[in-house]
Amino acid sequence: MESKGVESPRKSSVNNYGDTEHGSFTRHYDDTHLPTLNEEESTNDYTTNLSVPGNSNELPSSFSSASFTEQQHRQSSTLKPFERQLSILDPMSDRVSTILVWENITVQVRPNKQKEFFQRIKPYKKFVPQRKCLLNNISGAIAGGLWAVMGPSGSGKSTLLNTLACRLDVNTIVLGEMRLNGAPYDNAELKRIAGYVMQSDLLNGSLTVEETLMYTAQLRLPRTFTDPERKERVKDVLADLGLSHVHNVIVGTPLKKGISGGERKRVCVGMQLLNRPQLLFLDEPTSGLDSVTALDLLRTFHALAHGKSQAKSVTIVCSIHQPQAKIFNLFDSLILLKAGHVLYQGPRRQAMDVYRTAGFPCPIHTNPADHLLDVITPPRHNPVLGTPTISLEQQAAIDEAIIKVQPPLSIDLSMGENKRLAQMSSLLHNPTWLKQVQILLRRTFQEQFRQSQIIITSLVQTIIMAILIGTVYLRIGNTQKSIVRREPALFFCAVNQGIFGALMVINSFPVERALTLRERASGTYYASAYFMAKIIAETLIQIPVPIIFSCALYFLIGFQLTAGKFFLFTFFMLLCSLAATSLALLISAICKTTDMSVTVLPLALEVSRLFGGFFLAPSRLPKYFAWLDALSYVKYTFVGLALNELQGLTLTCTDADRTNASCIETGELFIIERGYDYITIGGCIGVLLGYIIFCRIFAYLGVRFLKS
Ligand SMILES: Nc1ncnc2c1ncn2[C@@H]1O[C@H](COP(=O)(O)OP(=O)(O)OP(=O)(O)O)[C@@H](O)[C@H]1O
Repeated sequence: MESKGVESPRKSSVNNYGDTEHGSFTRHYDDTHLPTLNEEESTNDYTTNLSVPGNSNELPSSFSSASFTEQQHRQSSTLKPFERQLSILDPMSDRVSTILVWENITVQVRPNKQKEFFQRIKPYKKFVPQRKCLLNNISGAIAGGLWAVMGPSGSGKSTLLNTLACRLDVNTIVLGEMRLNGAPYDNAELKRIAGYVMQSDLLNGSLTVEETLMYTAQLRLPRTFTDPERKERVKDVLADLGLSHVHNVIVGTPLKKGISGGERKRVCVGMQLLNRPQLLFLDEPTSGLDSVTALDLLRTFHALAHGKSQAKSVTIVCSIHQPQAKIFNLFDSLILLKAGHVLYQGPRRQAMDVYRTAGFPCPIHTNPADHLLDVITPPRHNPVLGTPTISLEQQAAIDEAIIKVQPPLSIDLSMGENKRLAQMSSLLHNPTWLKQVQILLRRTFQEQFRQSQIIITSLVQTIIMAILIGTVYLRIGNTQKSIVRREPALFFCAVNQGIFGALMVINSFPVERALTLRERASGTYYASAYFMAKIIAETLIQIPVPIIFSCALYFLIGFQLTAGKFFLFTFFMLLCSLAATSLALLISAICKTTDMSVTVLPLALEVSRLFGGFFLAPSRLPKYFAWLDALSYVKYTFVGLALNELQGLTLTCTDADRTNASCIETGELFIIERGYDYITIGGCIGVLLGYIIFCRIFAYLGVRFLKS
């Protein structure tokens, strides 16, 4: 190579592998029928080109001049020429079922509203709205095979994946055109033919691998599938991903060990593969995995992308930071990003030609992926270690050189139109809403019963509390003194059942939030189906608690012994528990996180208790607090319980009571004295039912619309 003058200022950052590693390169390539490292590098004597300049800040004259690119082109014409290709596969062939094309895509983030407000009101500064640019006027296409989106940290890899998968945050703006098989597309259409695996593995820890895949199959496979067909599909996916041996092992939680990290990642991929997507996006699939597991996983992806498994071939796009050489060589094509710009796009093997032509051939024994990134990543200044630094201009010239040696990419937005018919025919209907509710209900029950110690503990606590309250007010009797003891006993029942119910569900939505948002984003089920299944399951699990509480407590205290009064008491306990649960569900749906929910819940419970009708009789409530009435489920439970217990109650009076003129002979008189007669028992039931419905509707709106 003639370009001796093009000295890379980066030798200090080049990694050299030892002989042993080099040997393993060759073996690996032999395994996968890919070219050997030596094949790729054999045309160049690059070692001479990578001598470190005397002054690391100086770039060779040929490099820093404006004529650099032309000179390089001339030099490169003596080398093996390369054509600009989009993919190693012929996009028009039947093997490629999906073509994704994007042109002049720019992604910007809207400024934070608060920040914008404060900037706008500064009188001395002219307000110029600033939008951070994440991707800058990029064009490209993805058509078949296994793709890597590489680049330094913060270069925009995840942003590109999210843009193509229509999964960007609401505060982002996308300009430009994106086409799927020649037609504009949206998230709803894409999620029916594409899968997306996020970086973090979010799964139900208490379900086994097979159960996890089976529930996903039930929710995502078209309604025309029979159960045996679904089982067959799950079996195929387990086999394709090498998960058959762990099919009945639980996924696991931080406290209960389950499958390994690599297997978790495979389960996440498997969930997306169940409906045989044509396109699969994977955000950093190897993060957190050891090198052997990561390589194993990528080999699986390679097999899937080349149709070597039982499934049809699927186009796979992975964002990946700095893969080891063996992994890098499994990729067919590459998109190299830096600061929101594409520096290279095309077949992986051609990337080395581009770099070589630009004057940066890959040194021997160097991981090509490391080399690609080393050249475009400016080394950080380190005064202690004396790391060589390159000026921003020099770095920009390097990037420009790499871009300029590539012929311009001509993008045809109509590419893949002929594949559209096949794509449409694969859009089958998912299970009905009712079926989704049924499946999610079964899943929720299975999860809950796997954590049965929580249910058992709450039942035991209920019995203990009922016995404690019952013993404190044991055999309450009919004397005048019993009146003042009846009120706190009834009030305490309302407060206790409310707190128990609320605490049981306060974690329900936040703990599953990330998982359900992800499942909904991939079109697994409707938010309403999830919400309905969740509240049915929570309610059914909760019903025994107030019933057990009432049975244990009612007879210990000795409230009026008639069947009607007992059942009404139990019914009020149930309504109270459901009302408090509804309030907690509303708070947990709106607050989004467990931390925030448990911070807000005590305030709501305290307000309900304070205005619960016991500390401040309803008749004496100041007018300006009247609106808080509506917030207190405790009040309607307490007043309802009091009316139920006091109506028809005959009280005994001693002579002393009569002498002091403090004798109340019937419960009705006491009701009037305390002002409980402002409402009827039916009224209390109606208000509590309204409260439950109101809170649940708003909780649903929170679950449905609060996504960030
Ligand atoms: N919603 C957002 N608001 C503001 N900045 C954002 C937003 N999303 C991404 N960014 C910024 O855009 C840049 C690109 O982010 P992105 O996550 O795409 O990078 P990446 O290449 O995937 O990085 P990494 O390899 O570290 O995961 C980063 O500087 C990031 O801070």
